[in-house]
Amino acid sequence: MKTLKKNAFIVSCQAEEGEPLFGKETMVKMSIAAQMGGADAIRSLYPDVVKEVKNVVSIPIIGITKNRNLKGAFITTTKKDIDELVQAKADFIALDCTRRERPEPLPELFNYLKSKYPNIGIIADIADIDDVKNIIPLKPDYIATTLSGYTDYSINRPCPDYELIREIIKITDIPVIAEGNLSTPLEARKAILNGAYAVTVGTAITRPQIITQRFKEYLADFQDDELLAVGIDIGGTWTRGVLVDRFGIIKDSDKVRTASTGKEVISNMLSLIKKLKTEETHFLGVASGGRIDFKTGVVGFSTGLIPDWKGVGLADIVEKEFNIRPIVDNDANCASYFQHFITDEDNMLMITVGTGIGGGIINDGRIVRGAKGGGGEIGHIIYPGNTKECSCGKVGCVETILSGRYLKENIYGKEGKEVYKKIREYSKVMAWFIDTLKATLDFDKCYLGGVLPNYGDEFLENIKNSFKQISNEKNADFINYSDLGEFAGARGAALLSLHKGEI
Ligand SMILES: CC(=O)N[C@H](C=O)[C@@H](O)[C@H](O)[C@H](O)COP(=O)(O)O
Repeated sequence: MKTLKKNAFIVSCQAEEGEPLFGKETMVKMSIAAQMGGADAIRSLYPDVVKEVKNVVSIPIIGITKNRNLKGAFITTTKKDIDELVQAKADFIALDCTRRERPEPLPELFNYLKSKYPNIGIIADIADIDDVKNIIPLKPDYIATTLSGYTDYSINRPCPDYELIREIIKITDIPVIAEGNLSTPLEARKAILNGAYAVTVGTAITRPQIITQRFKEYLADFQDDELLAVGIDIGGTWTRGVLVDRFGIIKDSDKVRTASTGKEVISNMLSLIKKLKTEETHFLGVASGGRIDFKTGVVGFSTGLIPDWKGVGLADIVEKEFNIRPIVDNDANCASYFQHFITDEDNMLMITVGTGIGGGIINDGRIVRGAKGGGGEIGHIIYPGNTKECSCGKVGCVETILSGRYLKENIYGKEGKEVYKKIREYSKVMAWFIDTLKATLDFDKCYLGGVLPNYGDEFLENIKNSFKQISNEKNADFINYSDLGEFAGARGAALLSLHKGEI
């Protein structure tokens, strides 16, 4: 019997009747292309196709037949199917080994194949672990996960089904071929690393109509228009809104004071969207302070800065009003996204100094959101020795000494010796803060945004000097003001909506 080599990459070149590439000629060309690309074997459908493919490729062929008219099992289910595939010179034959109705009993097919054609390798296509238990006594040469998700009893299995691979290798030494719904090189690699002996990929390589559909679906929200987006940034003091194009260029903007009740904040947000949104705008993004569950668009936790905010389902509210599902993200995440978008920096930290302290972390080009959206909530790191009560309920958060509130109360517009002392203290804490975060994240750039740039270059120099004093890095040039203006968060939210929240 021929064997498949370890970690083999198998390409399934199949088209059934009704599919655009159906026919020997196209499948032969597809198989040649797969071999040219380095495939270690081909999975080929119907004896007449197998025969032609065998003439032009030198790699092994797994032959199958499908009979879609059958109610239950449909991949190579009869002795006649087996005879035809052997005559066509298949090296391996895959049999449907699911627990479904079938024309001929499985043990009979196995016996027939093994006794009549001992040189042909048998692959058992299964859908779940109970199928595997059933066929182990029949001793197939390989087990393939091909039918996971395709029987009524496996419909809810994970996809790709790495879990099934792991389950199989626990109970048998028969090598497993990972097959079914593997769409990317990363997924193929993961299948092998989860224990598969070899991996088969079909649709993602050989069904252009489905590949096209996948692209098209991902781009489906791009309509025949200019790709405009409205972004709203709900901060502790101001609620700002912009209408931008795909480059983040502002077409229109407006702002209102953030209201004192959650209800009013929502009503102001909706009014702002209404005002800025044009007929052609199909993308909406909302940035808000607090912990935002990016997947559901719900505010998970918020300090008292915005009242009655915890639990508000921002995405649902906006969708209900405008019939567009918005992207909802933390305000500092949105601001840092905009900074990343403008500067192309893949490892950066943004500290936004406003009513509170916000943090936006871009790590390897992605926003760090964490499990529940709390990633980057750096203002609530406790500064050693700080006894001030924070609006979040904790004591000692660095926000209580670095926020805009603190600056306003102690530094802004003040004169005299006392102020210099306060500036020195502020710089020292900010330097500690940056150094602590750098030890965790090792970013290339740190941007200070929000109201801080209004304090001028000398203020920034103080922070940099304090950093040089406490850190073993003697260069503080990576610390800069973010000069993207007051609409950075709103622009970031709008752009994120165009990018589906990804970067
Ligand atoms: C369920 C079924 O009929 N599977 C068939 C089995 O031969 C093929 O249509 C699949 O293309 C093949 O298994 C590869 O899987 P994917 O195309 O998902 O990479």
